[in-house]
Amino acid sequence: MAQSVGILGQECFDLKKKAIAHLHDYSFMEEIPTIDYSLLFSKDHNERSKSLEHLGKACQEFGFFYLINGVEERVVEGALKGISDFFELTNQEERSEYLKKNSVDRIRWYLRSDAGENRENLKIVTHPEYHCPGKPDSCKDAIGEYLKGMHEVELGLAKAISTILGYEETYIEKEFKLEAGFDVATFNLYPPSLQSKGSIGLAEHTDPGFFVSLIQNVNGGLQMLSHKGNWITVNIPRNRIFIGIGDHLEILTNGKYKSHIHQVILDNNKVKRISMATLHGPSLDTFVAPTPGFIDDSHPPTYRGMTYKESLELNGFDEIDVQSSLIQLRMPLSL
Ligand SMILES: O=C(O)CCC(=O)C(=O)O
Ligand SMILES: [Fe+2]
Repeated sequence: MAQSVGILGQECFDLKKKAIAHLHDYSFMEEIPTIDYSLLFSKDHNERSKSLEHLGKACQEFGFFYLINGVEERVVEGALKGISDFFELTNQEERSEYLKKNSVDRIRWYLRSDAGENRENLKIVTHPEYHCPGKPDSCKDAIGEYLKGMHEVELGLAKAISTILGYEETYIEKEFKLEAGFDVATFNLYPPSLQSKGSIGLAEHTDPGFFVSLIQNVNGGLQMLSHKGNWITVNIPRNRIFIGIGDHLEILTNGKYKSHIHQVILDNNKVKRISMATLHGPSLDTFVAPTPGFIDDSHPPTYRGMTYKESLELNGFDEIDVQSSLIQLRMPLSL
């Protein structure tokens, strides 16, 4: 016989059911904000300050956003075609020419198919010098044009974010020495040609640097862990670029802005997805530590300082691997 759970008991039961459902309910989403890049530099003072305020909220309350009017759609489409051509118009033997050779590789490729990662990945250093495979012909120019546009956007966002944080426009540009900033673009193909072993395309991680920009050919796959603790699927609307705060802006702002954990989930090998994430970083010799302006009695420094190069190599990786060391840079909690 079914037992009555009573009013309170029923409420508890319903809440628990709801909580369990949330764990798997990706439709329970917070909406990712959109920032209009052109308005950040509007001549209309009101319009400009409103959009700067909106960007400040996106950085502090989300840590990631979609950017519109940053790089022309034609240029983004061209870059995605260039990446697709790279994976389609070369064979695996040609691509394996870029397997790890030494710690100063400027182009590096790998193919992984295991429980923790399922992707084919090519990394290229794109700034201060631009490196790109010469084959196929279509690749280098198309991706170069996109990266050139993105570098302008990087300098623009540095100005806008410096202003929001209460500093002069050139603050971040100078602190991170962006003129010689170390940028790495990573081309991803999911699932890899070996097909995936499990559902993880790329395991949970954060990205080092000032910020990461991302474009993709199909929606679905990339999920961000929101400040509320929900996984949000990144469905980039047409004509937008996804931007996420990187570890080193988190360090510089002593945790005011946060670099968010993300992962890539695969759809049973059914959908082929291409993405390009570009990690825009400080110059390798920049010493990054929390800025004194973000430190006071109630906000002691939460991270130790280190050069960008040292932080990229902290866990035994090479510069080009652009692996996070944020956890290791966090100060132990003082009791
Ligand atoms: O492919 C994606 O959507 C994300 C890639 C990524 O997070 C990375 O390369 O760091
Ligand atoms: Fe990432």
